[in-house]
Amino acid sequence: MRARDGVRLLRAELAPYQRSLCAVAGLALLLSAPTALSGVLIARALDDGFFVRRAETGLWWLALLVQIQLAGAVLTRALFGPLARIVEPLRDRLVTTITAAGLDRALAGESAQPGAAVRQATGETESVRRLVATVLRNVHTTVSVAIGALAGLAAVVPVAALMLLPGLLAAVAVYRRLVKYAWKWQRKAILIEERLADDATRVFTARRDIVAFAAEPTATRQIREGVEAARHAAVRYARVGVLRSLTVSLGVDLGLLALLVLAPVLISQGSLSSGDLVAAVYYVTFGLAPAVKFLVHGGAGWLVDLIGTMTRLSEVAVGPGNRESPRQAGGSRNISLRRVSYTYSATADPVLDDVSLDIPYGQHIAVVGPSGAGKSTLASLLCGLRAPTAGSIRGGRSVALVPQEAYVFAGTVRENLAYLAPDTPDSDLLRTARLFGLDELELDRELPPNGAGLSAGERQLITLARTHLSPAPVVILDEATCHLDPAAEQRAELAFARRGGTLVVIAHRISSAWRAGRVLLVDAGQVVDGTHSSLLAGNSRYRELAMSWEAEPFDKGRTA
Ligand SMILES: Nc1ncnc2c1ncn2[C@@H]1O[C@H](COP(=O)(O)OP(=O)(O)OP(=O)(O)O)[C@@H](O)[C@H]1O
Repeated sequence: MRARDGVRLLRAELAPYQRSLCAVAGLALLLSAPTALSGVLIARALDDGFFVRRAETGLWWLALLVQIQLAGAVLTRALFGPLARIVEPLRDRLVTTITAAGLDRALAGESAQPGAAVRQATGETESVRRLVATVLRNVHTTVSVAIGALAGLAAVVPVAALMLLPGLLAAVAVYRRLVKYAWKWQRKAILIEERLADDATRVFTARRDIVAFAAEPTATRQIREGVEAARHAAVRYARVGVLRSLTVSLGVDLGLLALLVLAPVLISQGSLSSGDLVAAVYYVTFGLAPAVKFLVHGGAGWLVDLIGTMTRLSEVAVGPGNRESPRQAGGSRNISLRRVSYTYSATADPVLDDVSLDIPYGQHIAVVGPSGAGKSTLASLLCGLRAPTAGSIRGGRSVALVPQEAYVFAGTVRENLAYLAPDTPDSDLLRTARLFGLDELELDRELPPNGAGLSAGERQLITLARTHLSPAPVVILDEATCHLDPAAEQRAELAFARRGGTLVVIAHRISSAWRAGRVLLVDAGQVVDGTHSSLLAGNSRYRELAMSWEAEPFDKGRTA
């Protein structure tokens, strides 16, 4: 995530408006003339008019000054045409790019919440429109006024220009450092806010499950940590404001003070007239000071905001033409772990230690291992419930994890089955219910909270059928069939294997490993990859495990 990407996107989006941008720049140069001339006219009005008691001459110069200021106001009005031609189409172009990229990701199954991402991004696009308009308008005014003031100072009072130069150069040096600092914290603040918005959306949509699994404290802690992180980033960003005030003092006030202190000497030596001194003060207070203030106060903030927002959009707006599409890449539903470690606390040994593996879309995998080896930890990493403490995991979005504790909520059987796919017709609900042996349950039957009155096995079957109906491309069954007899477990696993997509079964019987095309043995922080027969032949730990599990007397129907 680099500022360069944001600047590149901004340049690309502004490229079609070069003519309008040239018009804005040309107007800035033209508008510097009234500022440059104003100081000259003030000096003349004073030195040739009022200070030598020739009021008429003084008034004549002042009348010229008024005319020049009026001409400047007319020129300023001309700015709004080219500005409107830039900012309005810019917003429309950005919204189109971002929505197209969001749809592309959603179609590729890469984004779990494409709507939220696009909503957030279109909000940021509106900020870009406002920021570009503000920055262009203010940069335009500041640049024209600063050029005019510097040109006027150098021409009329070169000695004052020399006194102001060191302070201005110091201000620019401090300003550069401030921009880097502000940039860092502004980026952090944006990312933290986005993560917070995501977390809040996820918690809100999953509130039923959160209550059912008594996970309110975890959800509350997660949101509270996000809010605290956002507050911290905002405070650090705000501190830059204090440093900016210092820069203004350095940049302008010190130079002006030096000029005023030395003015009596310069005037008595004849190297400065009283009118020139007033003109110099005019150039500084109406030209340079506002320019420096804009740069370090509003300008720096707006520029940092604009580049920060564009950098964020450059990540969201990467469209099919600019990146390898997930479909070209073999589908983002592939999951890959690279050097992944997971530790529950700083003092505990890692449950998983430097594990790398690939799970291509469509595989049927059994995960086996002794109790406490880390199978459930692996499952929660695969579905993104936990983040690795080291290494990285790619893919694995839209994963349905079915835990051991079945969750049946108060409502009809229909509502329970269709919870993850609300538009499913009754005929499909019934067909899927039959796959799991739930023929007896009527769709209209009202179930009490937690499925009271149903057996533990029936509750698991309802949860399994609900997941089977969901659109999730990857399903992880974490001992989700532990209350089923071996035959019902086989029927459920086969139903999932035939459903398509990836199936990962955290096994509690050896039969799950027989049925799977691939077996992952989790042991002592490592994952050994193989098949039931290869591990049986070559891994003593797996042999021990297989022997300790009871062999079930039923058909070993395998799936590839
Ligand atoms: N929330 C937690 N905090 C601290 N340690 C944990 C936590 N959850 C699991 N552990 C520890 O991590 C290790 C792996 O646990 P995990 O549940 O992943 O193993 P498992 O192979 O699924 O075990 P089982 O087969 O008994 O379900 C265990 O030593 C466990 O005690």
